[in-house]
Order: sequence, then C-alpha cells, then structure tokens
Amino acid sequence: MGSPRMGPVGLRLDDSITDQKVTPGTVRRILPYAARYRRQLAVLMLVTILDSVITAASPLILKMVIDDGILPRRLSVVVWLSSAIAALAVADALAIYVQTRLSGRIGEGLIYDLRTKVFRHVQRQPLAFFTRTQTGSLVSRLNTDVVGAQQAVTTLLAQTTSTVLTVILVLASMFYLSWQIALVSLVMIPLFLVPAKLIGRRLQRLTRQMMQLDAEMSSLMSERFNVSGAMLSKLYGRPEDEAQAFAKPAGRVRAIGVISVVYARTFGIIAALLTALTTALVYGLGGSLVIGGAFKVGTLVAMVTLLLRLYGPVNQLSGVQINVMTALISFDRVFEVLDLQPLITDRPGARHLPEAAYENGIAPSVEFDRVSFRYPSAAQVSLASLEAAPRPAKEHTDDDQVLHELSFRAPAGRLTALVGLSGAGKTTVAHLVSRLYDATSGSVRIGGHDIRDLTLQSVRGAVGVVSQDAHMFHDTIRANVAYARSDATDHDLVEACRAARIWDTISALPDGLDTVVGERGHRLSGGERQRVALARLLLKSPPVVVLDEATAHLDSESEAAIQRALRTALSGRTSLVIAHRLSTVIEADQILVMEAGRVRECGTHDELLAEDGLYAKLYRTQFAGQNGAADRPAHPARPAPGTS
Ligand SMILES: Nc1ncnc2c1ncn2[C@@H]1O[C@H](COP(=O)(O)OP(=O)(O)OP(=O)(O)O)[C@@H](O)[C@H]1O
Repeated sequence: MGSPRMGPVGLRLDDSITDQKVTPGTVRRILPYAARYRRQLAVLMLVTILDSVITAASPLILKMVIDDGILPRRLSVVVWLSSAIAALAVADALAIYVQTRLSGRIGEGLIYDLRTKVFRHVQRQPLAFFTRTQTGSLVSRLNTDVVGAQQAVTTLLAQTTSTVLTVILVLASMFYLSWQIALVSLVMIPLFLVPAKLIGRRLQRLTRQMMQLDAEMSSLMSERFNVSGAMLSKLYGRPEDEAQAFAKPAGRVRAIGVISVVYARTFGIIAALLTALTTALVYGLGGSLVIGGAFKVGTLVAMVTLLLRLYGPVNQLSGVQINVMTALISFDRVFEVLDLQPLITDRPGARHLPEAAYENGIAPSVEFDRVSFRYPSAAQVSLASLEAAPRPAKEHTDDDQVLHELSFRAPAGRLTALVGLSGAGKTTVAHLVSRLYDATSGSVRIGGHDIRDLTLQSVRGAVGVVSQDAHMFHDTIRANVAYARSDATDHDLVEACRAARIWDTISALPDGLDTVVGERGHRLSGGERQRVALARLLLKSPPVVVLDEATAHLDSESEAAIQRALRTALSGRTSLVIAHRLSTVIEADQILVMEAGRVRECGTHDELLAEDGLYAKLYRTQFAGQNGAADRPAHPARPAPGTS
C-alpha cells in the first residue's frame, strides 16, 4: 500500500488512491436518502417485478404455441397464444417505460438532494477549509461524485432487483421445462462470473483513479483559468509548462480510457463466445432429447429463448457489482465531505447580539481579552484528498502561534488603527473579530458579549469587513453592491455609491450600475474596486467596521476619494482599521502598534511619537525612505507606518 507501481500501458497506479475501500456502513447511510422516494421506489419495484415475470413467462407461451398449436395444427390456439405474447410484449414495453421514468426521477431527485446538501455544508466550513482546499477537487465532488452516488440507489435497487429476479424466474422456467438442459445452463454460469469478477475489479480500480485524475485536471483548470492565475502564468512565460503539467493527468486519463475499453470489450467478447457455445450445447443436447422423444420441439425453442434471457442478466449481474461498488465509492467521497464538521458554528443556546445598542446611536465596543491564536491544522479543517500537496507529518510547533495573549479594547464608536510590520498579525485580528476563525484561548467580545456565545448570523450582521483584496463576483456592479442587502432599492444603491465616492465613476460608464465587473472585479481599477467594496459595506451599514486598507499604490486623487469615503463609512461606527495610510493613523482615536502577535504600544499619534518607541521608529524609517524628511510633520497623502 502507498507505493506507486506500474500498471498496464506503463500507467503509474497509485495504490493509496485506488485501493481505497468503501467505508463500512455506507449502504446504511444511503437508506435515508432513498427513503424519501419510497413511494416511487415501491412502484419502481412493482414494474421491475412485472418486467422480470414477463421475461421469464413469455417463452413458456412460445412453447405452447409450437407444441399445442403449430404441431397439432390448431389455428385458434396459435392465434390466441400469439395475441397473448403480443399483449405481454406491450405490457413489458409499458413497464420498461414506467421503470425508466421513475428511475430517472428518483435519480435526478437524489442528485438534487445531495448537491444542495453538499453545497450548503461546504458553505458552512470555516475560511481555513477554503485556504487548504483545491477548488477544482471540491467542484468535482459536487459534480462527478454526486452523480456517481445517485447511481448507488437506482442501480442498487432497480437494476439489482431486476437482474436477480429475472435470473431466478428464468432458471425456474428452465427447470420446469427440462431439468437436464437447465442444469447444463446453470453449470455454465460460473464461467461467466469469473472473468466478470476479475475484469470488474480492475475496472473499478481504474474508475477510482479516473475520478481522482478528473479532480486533478479540474483543479488545474480552475487555478489557471482565472484572471490572476492566467496573468501569473503569462508574466512568467509559463504557458508551455502549464500545458505540459495538464497533459500529464490528461495522458493518464487517456491510458486508463484505453485500458477500460479493452477490458470492457474483452469481457464482452468472452461473454458472447460463452453464450454462443452454450447455445450450441443446448441445441445439441436438446435436439437429441427431442429426437429421443423426451420433449417436443417447442420446449427446445423455449429453452433456447430462456437461455438467451438468462445470460443477459447474468452478465449484468457482474456489471451491477462494479456499478454498485463505483457508486458506493462516490457516496463515500460525498459522505467524506458531509462528515467534515464545521469548526465554527453556533453554540447551543447562542444569542443574537442585541441590536438595541446600535439603534440607540451607540455602536458596540470590540475587546480582545488575552487572545492567543494559531491557525488550525489541516486535520482539523480539511480533507487530505481535497488538498494539492501531501500534508507534512508534523503540523504544529510552538512557533506557529500567531497571537500571544493579545489584549486591547476598541472603544465604541471610535477609530482604532492597527499598525505594525508585515506578519505581525494584523489581518489575523481582523479575522477573529468577524469570527472567520475562533481564538485558541482568551475571548473576543463585541458589546461585552463573547462572540462565541452569539449567533454567527448576528456577528456577521454586526461586523462589516473590507479586505485589502476586495472581492467581486463576476456580475454587475449593482449585483455586487446589493450583495450586502438584496432588498436594496436603486435609490439605496446610488446613495451608498455616492457615500463611497464611486458614483461619479459608475454613472459615467455606458452601462452604469449594470456594468459587469469581470472575473473577481478585474475590470475595475484597484481604487475603484475598493470604493465599490466600501459602497457594499455602507449598504450593509454595520455598527462595527473592520478595514484592511488597500496598500498605498493609489494615486493621490483616488487616495483622497477613498479618504473622504472612509470618513463617511467610519463615522459613528466602532472601527478597526489596519492602517497603511498616514491620514487614517493621525486621525485615529487610538493606535495599536503590533509586533509578533503582541501589542507593543498603544496611544494616539502624538503620544506614540512622544514615546519615541517602535511607532516613532517605524514612522521615521518610512519617511526617511520616502523623502528623507523624518522630522517634518506628516502629510495626509503619504503612506503610513506599517505599510506591508
Ligand atoms: N491561513 C493561514 N494559515 C496559517 N498561517 C497563516 C495564515 N494566514 C496568516 N498566517 C500567518 O500568520 C502570521 C500573521 O499573519 P497576518 O496576515 O495576520 O499578518 P499581517 O500583520 O496582517 O501582515 P501584512 O501586513 O503583511 O498583511 C504570519 O506569520 C502568517 O504567515
């Protein structure tokens, strides 16, 4: 286990993937999904039974047509019995039609149930899950595996019942007609099953590998075919390397495809040969029995017809095993995702953050009380099979701790700026306030309430975040801004855009609010994207605002526009601003200077300068770097200390 080995056509088979067993209890877990469709399933079973009975019974009537009608020359019997065969054929066609419709409906219903459930579940996963997971693999679970999983139910219940029942009834009919021929046919069955089993097992392993490779290709495509990925690849002149990287799994899929087809055809050839040989044997044996007077020719014709109806389901039966196994693996892979418990959920009895505080005009304060934090390990938040690289054996060291007993208070309705060197833990603080992560120890409080005692919905409702890389969906500006409040009117949207100082830009666009921003908003400039994100925040109008300011790459006009927008956005709210702009820092009611996960200094701009500590040093270094005027008073348009 675990060591790669060479398979047919030089294919590298990774045993750790292909030898994965279906988890015990998977079938039991599928039942509740099927139970939802019990009425339709019951009808499906009935028509399936009807189909099997007709398959086994009609050759018996055929025997009567020949032996009791044609041979004794009784026309009325021939007419009546032929009509009965025709009627049965029509009934069978109807049964198969109903069967197809029902299994389609049940199958599609299950796909819907599973897809929506997995989507909902994945959305509940913490941010850490998404930082670990390869999107393509996840999408593949939602597409390929969910479809594979529904086959477990339809195949297990309908196809298996149909084939097993048909085999039993056909054999019973055969024994009823001639036990000698029935016995010969029965003896031949294992000859069909042995190759089916051997080939089936190989096909199953290949299918599993194919799924993994499909996921690998989806991941590669989703990473490379977005604006940032495509740009990186172009700028570093890597398109050819990327194409080769893609060709690798694609080549393995090709090799697996060839092997699968060869295996499946070989099995078909063996089955057809065995059927032909057995038919010849039955004609030989049956013919001599007819000549010997054991039975009439009608019985022989019925026996051959039954024989052909026997081996079809027998072949299918071996296929059913492969299909069921493959489908079970898919279910298993879907359950694997569903079993992943979201790390951050509502505690039992979680309360809503009382909104009254803000309605009275007072935004709640934000407090960190001896908060220590380390990012969760992969085992806690994600699945190894959804990650790109193998996990390291050792995940945590003491050095992983990002925040160390951090305590501070961001007073209600005031602006607190966070500055510090890159990697000091500023963004991590922002993540903890919005409960994207939970503190490892200590507590984060909003309005005096530990946020773990509050419902996630009320925390997310109370805290508005604009991150440095403000994300936009590939949709219109209208849809992106209204994401904050779907019931917002056009008037609300325009007001929010005006307040964010972006309305003039939007209204000058030919399509205005209906302009599509492009993948991740790449058709807007950095500054415009930030202001659209601010408009979205203003529309939400949360009492607590966390802002990871965009780096100082903006021109002074955009900078001034954002600054004015910020002033509106932050007024009356409790704001925590990771400051990259000096103007924000100077205006802040309190500046927290962070270093290596701790607050080193705290005070106003003037106080900290007077203290002549880390802040003063950062400040001087930055301005010496900018224009050698460390001792000059600051100009609002210049970058702030802590710019990373
Ligand atoms: N998802 C994550 N998983 C593990 N470690 C992380 C993760 N995100 C950040 N870190 C680590 O946490 C530390 C603090 O990161 P953080 O982003 O909070 O710093 P920062 O002060 O905001 O830096 P910058 O100003 O450069 O954005 C860094 O050492 C970083 O490597």
